[in-house]
Amino acid sequence: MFETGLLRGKRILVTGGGSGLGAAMGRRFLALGAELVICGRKLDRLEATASEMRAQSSGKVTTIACDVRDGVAVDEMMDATWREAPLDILVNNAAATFIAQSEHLSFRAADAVLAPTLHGAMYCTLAAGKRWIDGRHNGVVLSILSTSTITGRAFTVPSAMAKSAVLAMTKSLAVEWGPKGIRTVAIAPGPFPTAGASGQLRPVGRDEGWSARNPMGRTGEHSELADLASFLVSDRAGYINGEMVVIDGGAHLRSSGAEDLLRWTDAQWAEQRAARSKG
Ligand SMILES: CCCCCCC/C=C/C(=O)SCCNC(=O)CCNC(=O)[C@H](O)C(C)(C)COP(=O)(O)OP(=O)(O)OC[C@H]1O[C@@H](n2cnc3c(N)ncnc32)[C@H](O)[C@@H]1OP(=O)(O)O
Ligand SMILES: NC(=O)C1=CN([C@@H]2O[C@H](COP(=O)(O)OP(=O)(O)OC[C@H]3O[C@@H](n4cnc5c(N)ncnc54)[C@H](OP(=O)(O)O)[C@@H]3O)[C@@H](O)[C@H]2O)C=CC1
Repeated sequence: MFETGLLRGKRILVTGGGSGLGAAMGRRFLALGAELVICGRKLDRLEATASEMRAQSSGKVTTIACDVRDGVAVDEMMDATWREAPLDILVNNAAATFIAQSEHLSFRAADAVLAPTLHGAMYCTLAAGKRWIDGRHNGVVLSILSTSTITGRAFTVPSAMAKSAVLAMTKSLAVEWGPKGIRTVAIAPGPFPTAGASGQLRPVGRDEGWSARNPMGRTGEHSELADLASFLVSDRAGYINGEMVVIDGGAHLRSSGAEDLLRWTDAQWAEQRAARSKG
């Protein structure tokens, strides 16, 4: 789809790049000539993903274990990265969510989602941004959000709040940091099957599949999201700033994606609480 070398010379950090959509974007960035850094909490998974990537591409892949909820760890990751060379692009992809009735959420449960999804994205953005500004280096921040930023979403309220806050960051920094050579952009994916999303959001018992409710009759292909991300972080999108692009087959125009859960019984919710996934 794109010219070979679209991302040649670009050094890109993808948070949560060891799995799911983060890994899909990473593979595409490498294929387009970028150098890749992926981070996450589980180093073994990062290493396994990096090995697969290295087998498929001659591009350089570095792994860093980092919990983005920890600002000190984020600063250390950025220092380690910058020691080699400045990043050009940050992709805020790491996040957490689960379905739950909000009245059953403990404060710790709310924080379990807000901390990686909101604070993690903010820490990474601030840490990269200050280094770009200090070094007079241009940069791009791409944040992976959700259509809940448009519709809201019942039963995943902390995630909807966190993603909306990161959209506010994207728009605000577009104005504040645009003059300093930093673009901030976002993608709102609809349903893209991944182990993480399936584990947290689609337990057995939801009555309709994501495909059935989608105007296109299907879920998204990882390559479709990776293509959009590649364009948005590339210099070809150099005049796109502060925008969020939706990629969901039109699903949010029909439903927020949570309405089937309004019909769940107390017994189904109790079962869901008991069977929660550890992601
Ligand atoms: C429908 C149309 C489109 C869909 C769009 C969807 C938009 C967003 C999608 C995604 O983000 S998909 C990616 C999902 N991937 C992940 O979540 C991976 C990362 N996940 C994790 O890190 C963990 O699974 C977690 C979510 C942080 C939970 O980890 P863990 O269980 O280890 O947390 P604890 O520290 O043990 O617990 C903290 C606190 O949270 C409560 N809790 C955890 N899970 C649930 C749950 N499923 N339901 C209710 N409460 C939960 C847990 O009980 C703890 O609270 P306390 O009991 O101590 O009060
Ligand atoms: N799949 C979908 O349908 C949709 C996904 N999205 C968004 O897309 C992005 C990717 O989701 P998806 O690929 O499905 O999910 P995954 O669960 O596969 O990916 C989440 C990644 O984030 C990492 N992560 C989680 N917590 C932390 C943390 N505290 N510090 C560092 N890394 C962390 C995980 O690695 P580790 O466990 O090793 O830390 C994992 O690699 C997320 O932002 C999600 O909200 C949005 C809408 C729909």
